[in-house]
Amino acid sequence: MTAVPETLTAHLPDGVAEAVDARLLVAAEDDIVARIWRRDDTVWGPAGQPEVADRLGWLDIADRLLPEADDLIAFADEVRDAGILDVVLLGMGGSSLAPEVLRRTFGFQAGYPHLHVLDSTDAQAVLDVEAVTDPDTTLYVVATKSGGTIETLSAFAHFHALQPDGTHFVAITDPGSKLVDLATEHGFRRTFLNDPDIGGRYSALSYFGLVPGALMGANIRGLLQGAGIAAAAARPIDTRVEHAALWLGAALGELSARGRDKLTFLIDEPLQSFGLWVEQLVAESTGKTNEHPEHGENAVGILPVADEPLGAVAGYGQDRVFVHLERSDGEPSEGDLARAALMTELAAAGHATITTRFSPASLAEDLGGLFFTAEFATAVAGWVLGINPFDQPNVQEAKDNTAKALEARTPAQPDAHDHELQELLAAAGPPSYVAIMAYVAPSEQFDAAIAELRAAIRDATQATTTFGYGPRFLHSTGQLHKGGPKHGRFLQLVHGAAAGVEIPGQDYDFETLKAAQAIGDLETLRHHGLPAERVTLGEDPVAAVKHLTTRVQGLL
Ligand SMILES: O=P(O)(O)OC[C@H]1O[C@](O)(CO)[C@@H](O)[C@@H]1O
Repeated sequence: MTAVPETLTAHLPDGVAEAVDARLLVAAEDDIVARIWRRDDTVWGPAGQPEVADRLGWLDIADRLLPEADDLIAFADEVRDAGILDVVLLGMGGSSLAPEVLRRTFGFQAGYPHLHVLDSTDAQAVLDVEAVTDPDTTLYVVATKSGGTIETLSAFAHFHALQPDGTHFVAITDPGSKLVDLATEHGFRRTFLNDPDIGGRYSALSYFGLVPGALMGANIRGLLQGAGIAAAAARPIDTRVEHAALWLGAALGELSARGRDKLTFLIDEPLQSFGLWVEQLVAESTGKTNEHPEHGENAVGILPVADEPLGAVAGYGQDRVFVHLERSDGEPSEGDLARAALMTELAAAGHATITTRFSPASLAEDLGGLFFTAEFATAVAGWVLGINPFDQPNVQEAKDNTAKALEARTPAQPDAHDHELQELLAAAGPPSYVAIMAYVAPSEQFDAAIAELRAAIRDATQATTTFGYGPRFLHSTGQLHKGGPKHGRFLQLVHGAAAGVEIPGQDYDFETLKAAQAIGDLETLRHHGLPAERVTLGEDPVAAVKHLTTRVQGLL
């Protein structure tokens, strides 16, 4: 049996280690690592399929952008000198999640602007940003690869009405997108043209992560250097056992093929928000349905599980894999100790556990390395699963249904009755999972209330639980919900925030858009034959979730 790479610690259930070994042999025979680096699209299917060969620019982006770090830092200094105190990033999915991780990981850097990330159409979320920023001292970063994402363009229209001076705007986009024209028309301070061969969820180390990172004063040089080191370690080498990213991708793919497809992240401080980013990477990349010429339709996918409260070992089903991003030094917090203890118990109970470490002393470098390693491992897992990890075919469906609901002003579906909620949740044990999706302004208090609801469902049913804010999750786990195995049971929570928060140029406001997104997604899920219920949250969404938790406890 081959060894686990030395940067990882792993315990795999019986039979899986052998399967990983066999997979690594095939990888060596088929020259997978070298072919990935040669950007050979046949690693993931027939030659010439869309969104593969032109989605591999992330492989060497860190090395290509390192020489530009000085320019990005000089740009950040120019912005500071112009008196900017706040930077508001407007973007979705791959265009917002890496900046959100940088914001939460590094926090406010003295002398630099505060970074805010708006990836919501909730009117309260928009108002929350407005309340803490002054347009005269704010720079708005409009980030969209395609240049056509409705949430991002709506937010741009809203904030441009508050601050019509184009020098308060920066664009990050692909060459030739609609945003390039908008930026020229409105005289943006600068437009960063990203490498178009990089998809959203693989773009953390491109301008999409680096520009906001530089603006908030994060150590972007460290990020790039760390990613460069990880990329060098992922180049083709003779001893395949030391290729951590290959091993990880092979292991996750093989575990998933054996029913251990709930990739549960336990992440130590201060990297906890990494879960948000990796969730999109893994879910949108792997949750796919294949049309196989001989075997017909086959849905595969690895469900990433972030921020689930810790439970007792008995509360976890045999469909889990646990990955711990563990702090290697410094004073461990109570949470860090609890995660380490749980990992030991889980391994002893025969669960699949994998641990990798980071150091607060080299946080930027380690985070850069984690971004790259996760990307490479996901690409490898895509190869193991036999899917294209770079497209997102099912996201469009929900967008189309949103457009229809918006056009027709479709009314919301009725709320779930007790028996419907019970039916949804009581049968949620493995291999099912419960996805909670809340269309509400993000807040720590709401997160805490949701954690209790998740624990209540998991502890009563052994079901894996996930949580996403709408519409953010539509660009993340939304793909896997519809494209992956039909194991999801969906609980949609919708909060009606303030009406009248306008989107200039449109005949609908933010709340109407958000409502249409919720309606469109519920319809799409039901259209796929997936169980999905809706609950409207009353005026106080935190109190409403607490009440729902009590209600659910009574039903299970
Ligand atoms: O950067 P864009 O083009 O606005 O896209 C945002 C997100 O929307 C998606 O295309 C689809 O949900 C994601 O893959 C992407 O990260």
